[in-house]
Amino acid sequence: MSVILELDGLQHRYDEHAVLNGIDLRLRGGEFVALIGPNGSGKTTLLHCLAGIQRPSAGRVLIGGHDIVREPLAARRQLGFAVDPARLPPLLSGRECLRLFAGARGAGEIPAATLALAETLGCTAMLDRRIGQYSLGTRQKLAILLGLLGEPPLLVLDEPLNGLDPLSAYALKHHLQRLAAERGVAVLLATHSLDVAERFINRAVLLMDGRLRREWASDELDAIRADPSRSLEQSMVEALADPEPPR
Ligand SMILES: Nc1ncnc2c1ncn2[C@@H]1O[C@H](COP(=O)(O)OP(=O)(O)OP(=O)(O)O)[C@@H](O)[C@H]1O
Repeated sequence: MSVILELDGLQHRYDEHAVLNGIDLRLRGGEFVALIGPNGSGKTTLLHCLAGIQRPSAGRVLIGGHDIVREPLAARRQLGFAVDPARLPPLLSGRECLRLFAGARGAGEIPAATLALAETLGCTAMLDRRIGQYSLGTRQKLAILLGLLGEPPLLVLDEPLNGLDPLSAYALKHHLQRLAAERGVAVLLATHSLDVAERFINRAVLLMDGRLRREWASDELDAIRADPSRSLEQSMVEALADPEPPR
């Protein structure tokens, strides 16, 4: 599968505070990758640089070969990004919001796959209510539906399981896994849920002190899964205590 996301020497600072100090990362179609790291390590900042919400201080982000800063429209066409649920417009209904996004993606109607996912996540009945009336979990579900709408080749999700009930979380994990395995979609997921990372993904990268300090490739994850005495959680704790040199 071809490379859909390329980060080269990505740096970001907030005034004097350097958060990302040179991130190199490539994602190919079909990969399901977890971005893990301690609180404040810069996961959200990295995803925001990737989505063009924050402008990198240095380095570049290419999505489908398009630079997110120089060619934002072409790059965003390849990207599905689940926005912060707190930023959804409270006066619109979920269905109105989905229609707007569908229009922006060049679809006349809300795609059937989106409505089917809404059904799977148990939020169809809420779609005609105003977003301002939604619970946290329902907002999160709408943000996910918007991010996945139109099945772009790269999906980027920041803690998408936050606030989801166990049934919905289970359905979403399997849905993402299927999109990667069967449809060749690349998924980058920032998460603290290491059990999810361990069971569903095929690569994990650890962000720490502004660098990607450790990577678990799919064969290492397979070995962890096969050995009941090992876990990604334990492996991450070890990596945090004694990180490998930055990649
Ligand atoms: N808008 C901002 N202005 C200044 N500093 C910021 C801003 N947003 C984030 N930071 C700082 O950048 C650092 C990285 O934050 P970020 O939210 O990217 O981390 P994170 O890994 O996503 O954290 P968490 O796991 O807690 O969600 C933190 O020190 C944070 O305080």
